Amino acid sequence: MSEDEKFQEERTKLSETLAEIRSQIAGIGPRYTGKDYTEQLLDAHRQDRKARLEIAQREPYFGRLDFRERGKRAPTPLYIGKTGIGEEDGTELLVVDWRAPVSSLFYAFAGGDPDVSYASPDGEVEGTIYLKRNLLIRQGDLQRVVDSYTEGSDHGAVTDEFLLHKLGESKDNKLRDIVSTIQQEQDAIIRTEKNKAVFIQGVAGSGKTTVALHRLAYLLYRYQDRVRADRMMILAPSTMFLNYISGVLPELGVGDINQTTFEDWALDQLGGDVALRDPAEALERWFERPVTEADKRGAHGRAKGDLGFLKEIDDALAELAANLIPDEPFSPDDRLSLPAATIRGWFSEELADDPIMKKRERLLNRLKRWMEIEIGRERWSDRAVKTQAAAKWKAYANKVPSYTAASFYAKSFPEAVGAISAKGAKRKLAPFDREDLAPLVYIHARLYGTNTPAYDHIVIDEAQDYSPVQLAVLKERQRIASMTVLGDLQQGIHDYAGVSRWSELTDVFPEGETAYFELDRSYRSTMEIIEFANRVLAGMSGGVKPARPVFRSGDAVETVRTDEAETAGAIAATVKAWRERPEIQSVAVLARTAAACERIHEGLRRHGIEASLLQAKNQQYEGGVTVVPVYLSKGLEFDAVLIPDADAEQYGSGDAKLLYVGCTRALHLLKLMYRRELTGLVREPSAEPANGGVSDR
Ligand SMILES: Nc1ncnc2c1ncn2[C@@H]1O[C@H](COP(=O)(O)OP(=O)(O)OP(=O)(O)O)[C@@H](O)[C@H]1O
Repeated sequence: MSEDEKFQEERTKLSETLAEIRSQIAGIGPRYTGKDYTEQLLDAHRQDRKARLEIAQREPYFGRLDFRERGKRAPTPLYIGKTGIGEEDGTELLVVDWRAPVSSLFYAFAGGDPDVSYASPDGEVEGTIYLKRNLLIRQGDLQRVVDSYTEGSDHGAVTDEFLLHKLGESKDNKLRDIVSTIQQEQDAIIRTEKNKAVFIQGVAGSGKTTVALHRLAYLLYRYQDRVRADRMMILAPSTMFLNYISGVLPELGVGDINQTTFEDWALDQLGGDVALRDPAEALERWFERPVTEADKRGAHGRAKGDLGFLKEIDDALAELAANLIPDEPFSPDDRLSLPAATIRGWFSEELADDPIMKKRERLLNRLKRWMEIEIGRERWSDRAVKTQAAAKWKAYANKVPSYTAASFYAKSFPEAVGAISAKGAKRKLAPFDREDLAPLVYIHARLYGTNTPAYDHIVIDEAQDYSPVQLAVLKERQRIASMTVLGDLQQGIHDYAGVSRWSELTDVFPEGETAYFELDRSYRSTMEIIEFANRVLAGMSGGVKPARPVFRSGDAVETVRTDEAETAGAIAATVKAWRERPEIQSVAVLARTAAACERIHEGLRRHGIEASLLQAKNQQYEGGVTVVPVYLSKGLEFDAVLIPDADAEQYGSGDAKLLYVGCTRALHLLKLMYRRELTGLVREPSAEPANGGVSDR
């Protein structure tokens, strides 16, 4: 079949499919506005379907797989799209959902032996592939048809042609879905069974975030009866990042998933009991000056994140529970007394499973009831007796200490909290650090319990910055461990709190409950950029894994020396030149410090370039030209990246990870400027190695 005939065949098929979709949308009709509950539920389903059909109308499918099941006479063409579409009368499946078992063949088959099999709910299905075709459809219009496999031929490399086409596109301020080009190693992660804590170590740009979001969509499809979107949670490093990824799930037809940062989640759990020190301050404190290895080791966040700390907390809580009840009887009246031993018995045995402060409350209520019953029985109806008894009860209650998570933490671990300022007679708790939050949530759960339902699935992005305690606290909120935990140790720049080996986090789970994957292929950047970034890491000790580029070549990475006086002009000239290139939509200038960013932002303005300035306090990423401290750029990507201060004095031997993060934000263009001496981190490979190791799993 000629290319033209192929195109024509697909165009006809597309018009038929679009006509069917349009007719189904028209058949759904307007919203139900009545009060009947059953009708409301049915209508919600109909509207949900309508929304999915409307998305499908733009791009009903992206792939075609001709597959002949063993025992059948002819192959069936399967069109694979973001949502499954059946004919209205239910006779034929027009489009197969990308998450359906059979679709795994489309992603897993990269040429070679066409006799394949896939796991269906009814067992293994065997058969033969005759054709694998990629189709690019935009707004209902067929634009490209690329065969990556036809019967008898094997030109696997063509698959890459379609992928390259996708990767070569420019990016705006939002991450996108990748359903049409999910790669085999990514598909394996997406389809991992639900009841596992899946750990993904992936180099920058390997698609970790994207894969995790697709996995959520997969789990919702595959385990429809067991998981619900509103019981899933995504934890991302910042609200800016949440905004950046916000387009992917709706595009995959998924809504209602809780998306938050660990800080906000923890503060919500603590119910307003805790004030947090401005995280912007903490970030600036850490990143705005050179950090020594001793700083990293000694950072208080490390100790607070260690599982041993939970043991200390458990001991302190056990002591609290053991000594909560005062060693004295409760005597509401001279004639009435309840021995301390009886009260202790009530507290520790009868209400054993409750959180400590709930037990306290129930115990005091029980004492009150006991007192009232006893007084009633003896007919001491005298008002004075009752008033005095109530006062005695109150006095007793005051001797049974009551704590919030914060006050208990501060009392038990004053050295961890640091500054507790005394204000008059009342001690006031100073704001807490981010690292205090997980211990506080842990304590709160033991004092007061939790009132959120268990999570069906939790995604943790940038997990290398999490501590074992944070993970343990999240794990407690699940009945069965089901998580996607992703990160890159090579980008672990928050050394004051994160982990240096994945085993620190996997150890939180019992053996057999985790799965571990590594992604070493980077899809974001050109070969030139990846090779350059690999060099930055090459000097680090430990199991550094260089990224493998996809064969996508672009401009060479530039390192340019500028004079102090001409730097602002040079930055502006570069940005201007890049903006004139039609394929460059987003440009970032990534400086080492927030103060430098402010100066650069001002310099760009003077040169007539509109740019937005991202700071720890102002995190709204809009696309276009952005000036942002490199430590805040993690997770984001830009068509072109300029690092304006790649001097040896800015990036010392301990800053390899930070510079690596900066370089790997670029898709197509990367340039480094310096004034005196270029940082040793990017010298030719033969140069002496730098310090600051990354350890392997
Ligand atoms: N299979 C794929 N097909 C097309 N594009 C892909 C694929 N996998 C990843 N990408 C693209 O590569 C880029 C990087 O993806 P993503 O941000 O998810 O990576 P990451 O591993 O989380 O990166 P980082 O660690 O740097 O934050 C995105 O633009 C994404 O769309």
